[in-house]
Amino acid sequence: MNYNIAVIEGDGIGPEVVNAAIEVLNTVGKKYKFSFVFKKVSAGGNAIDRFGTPLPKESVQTCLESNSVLLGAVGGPKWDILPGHLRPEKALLGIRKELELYANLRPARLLPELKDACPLRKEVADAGFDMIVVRELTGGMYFGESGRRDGKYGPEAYDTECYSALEVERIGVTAFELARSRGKKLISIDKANVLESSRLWREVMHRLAGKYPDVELSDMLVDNAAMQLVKNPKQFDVVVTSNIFGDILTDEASQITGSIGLLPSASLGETKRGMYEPIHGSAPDIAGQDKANPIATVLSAAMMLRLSLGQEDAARDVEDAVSRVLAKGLRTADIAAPGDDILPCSTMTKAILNALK
Ligand SMILES: NC(=O)C1=CN([C@@H]2O[C@H](COP(=O)(O)OP(=O)(O)OC[C@H]3O[C@@H](n4cnc5c(N)ncnc54)[C@H](O)[C@@H]3O)[C@@H](O)[C@H]2O)C=CC1
Ligand SMILES: CC(C)CC(=O)C(=O)O
Ligand SMILES: [Mg+2]
Repeated sequence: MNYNIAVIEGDGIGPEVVNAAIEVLNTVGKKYKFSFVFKKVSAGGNAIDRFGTPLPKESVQTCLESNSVLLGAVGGPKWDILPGHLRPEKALLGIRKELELYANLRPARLLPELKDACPLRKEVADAGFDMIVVRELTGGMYFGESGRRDGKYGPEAYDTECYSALEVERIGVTAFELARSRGKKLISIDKANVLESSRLWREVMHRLAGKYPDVELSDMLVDNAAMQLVKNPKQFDVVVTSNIFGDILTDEASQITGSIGLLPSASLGETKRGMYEPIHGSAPDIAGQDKANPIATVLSAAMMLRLSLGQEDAARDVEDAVSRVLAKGLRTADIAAPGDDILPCSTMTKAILNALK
């Protein structure tokens, strides 16, 4: 079996962490007798520099022709002065939309090996948690009408949150199905006490609940959810929420697992093709210094093996290799405790490769 993977290294630490994931995929492929052809395509800040546009058409085409897409991260201060439609982040939003990847799965689990890296109270960390956020990815505020205009008090700017019942329903089905396969508990997070779009969200989720009598659905307002996440993360199993709320809450969820450098994600639509990327950004503050934690991207590659390529054994092997490396006490800077030796990204990657063989 040979898989075609489109690779968007992106900007900042993107190339460093993607390189780690490619090495891991090649190694696990050899072990399980499949192989990869990686086709690098340009998107984000580097595409602006080279082609004058964040998302060249050819890049989208290569992604559409691939079995899946592996992405690092895009963006950085160099491009922050550009107008919204020319920013690197538009590439990410554009590719998600073009590939119709409306469901973003972001698992956040406190690995037993990393209890000490969890900033929460000891008894909360000891209790552990294992949740998965199902974030709507192609609608809501990031895709709503926006602009600038003259207002009553001079120039003003606006962004709008809009969801169709259909968009809510399809992400709801993803979440209910996932909840059915796990602990049969689904928490839908919204701001229905204020936002009309959240009230529609809630109506649709409750209508769907009728079709999933075995799944217990409850609602939670997003401000409370942000607080509950650090008070008692164990209460969450499957969570479903909008694009913007999911974006923000998963950065919070990542830090209670130890670091944003640990959390992977899968973006899926109706086909097997997915896009796999760490939840973090391009980390300009550590870019090019071999300091990044590659684990989020390596675990994203494991999600690709499982969800798009059907290679469950290989996926589990990669996840186990990461756990073994962490159990040995190997740490990049973001998860190191005072006094720990700090490994560069490349050394952490080698350790994972060795653990895989
Ligand atoms: N998926 C994507 O392409 C995303 C892109 N961005 C873009 O990235 C740029 C930087 O955004 P920030 O808000 O600084 O978020 P960020 O996630 O890039 O960084 C936040 C903090 O986490 C640290 N960090 C992130 N990933 C890490 C890793 N693998 N290992 C160790 N430490 C890590 C960074 O060093 C920084 O201190 C912006 O241009 C933003 O738009 C932000 C989020 C997602
Ligand atoms: C451009 C942003 C929407 C990227 C981001 O922060 C994310 O998807 O987590
Ligand atoms: Mg984000």
